[in-house]
Amino acid sequence: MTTYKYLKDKKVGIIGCPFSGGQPKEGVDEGPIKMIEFGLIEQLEEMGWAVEFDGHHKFTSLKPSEDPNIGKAKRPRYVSRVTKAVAESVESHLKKGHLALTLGGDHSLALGTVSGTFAAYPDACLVWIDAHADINTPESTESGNLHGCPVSFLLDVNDMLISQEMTESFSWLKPRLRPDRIVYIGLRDVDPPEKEILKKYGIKAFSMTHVDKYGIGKVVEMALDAVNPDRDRPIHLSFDVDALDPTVAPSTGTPVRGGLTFREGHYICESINETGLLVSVDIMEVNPTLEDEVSVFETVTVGCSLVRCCLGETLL
Ligand SMILES: NC(=[NH2+])NCCC[C@H](N)C(=O)O
Ligand SMILES: [Mn+2]
Ligand SMILES: [Mn+2]
Repeated sequence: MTTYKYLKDKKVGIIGCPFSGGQPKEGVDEGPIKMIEFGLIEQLEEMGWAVEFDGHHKFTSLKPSEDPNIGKAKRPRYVSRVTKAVAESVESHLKKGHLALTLGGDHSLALGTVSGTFAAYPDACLVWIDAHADINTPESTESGNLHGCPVSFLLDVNDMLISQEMTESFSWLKPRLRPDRIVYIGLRDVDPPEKEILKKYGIKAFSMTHVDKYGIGKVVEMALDAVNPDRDRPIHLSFDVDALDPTVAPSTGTPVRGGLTFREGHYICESINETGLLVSVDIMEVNPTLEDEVSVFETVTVGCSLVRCCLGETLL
């Protein structure tokens, strides 16, 4: 049984975020709704967690005329408003000593979740599980989708190329993430400018090639050694389900072949739980309107089982 260094009691606050504004495909807003409908709360209660869930966040979108692009970035003010509210929810759960569990929704929500975590725990580290690095800047992004950009906004560096107008739109956001406190696992679709950014700031990243070469056990150990060498910092785990192979999690907006197996994904969650340092978890990019019924069921259920492993479910 895991003992949790930073939690007051075995209590988890669930932040449901039906939000799709960081990318163009509708339906990802239904991810959190389906995960709750599937019985996630009851599953966690059965595991001995007290669950605090006050219903899903209600986000009202802006008229397109009120929210023109900034550079290439789409819906920046809407994303800002939503992620500010999410940051406040995460921070308040963490400050009560709860674990914060955020269900997305698209990955731009991490602007909120990671901000909230670092507001409550400035010494935290971030473990980002994804096929993508999501570290485009509003200038480097090809797609203009902010779910491909959150990490660049969060980084605490003094030369990140983010325009004045964008900085003002996100005036609430304090970049608190040091480049040596984030590590990636699962990467396999990284844009050329993102590769430059990773190199420039020396950000540790384990691609699927590393998973092939070393195996997932060693990769998780090396990842934690990089951001949490003494195993004493609080951990925020941001899990984009597209890190998993599309055969495992097909219903997601930007699937990429060659991903983590079912067990590799779960192993990451199990071993992060084992540290006892987990304070905040995101499960992002479940889109229950994509692919067929079986795919949707598989994706929603795998989202729920990743959560359970993060919260201490073991095989034996
Ligand atoms: N959270 C995600 N699924 N992100 C996909 C990002 C894809 C691409 N790199 C972009 O910036 O548009
Ligand atoms: Mn992704
Ligand atoms: Mn992502």
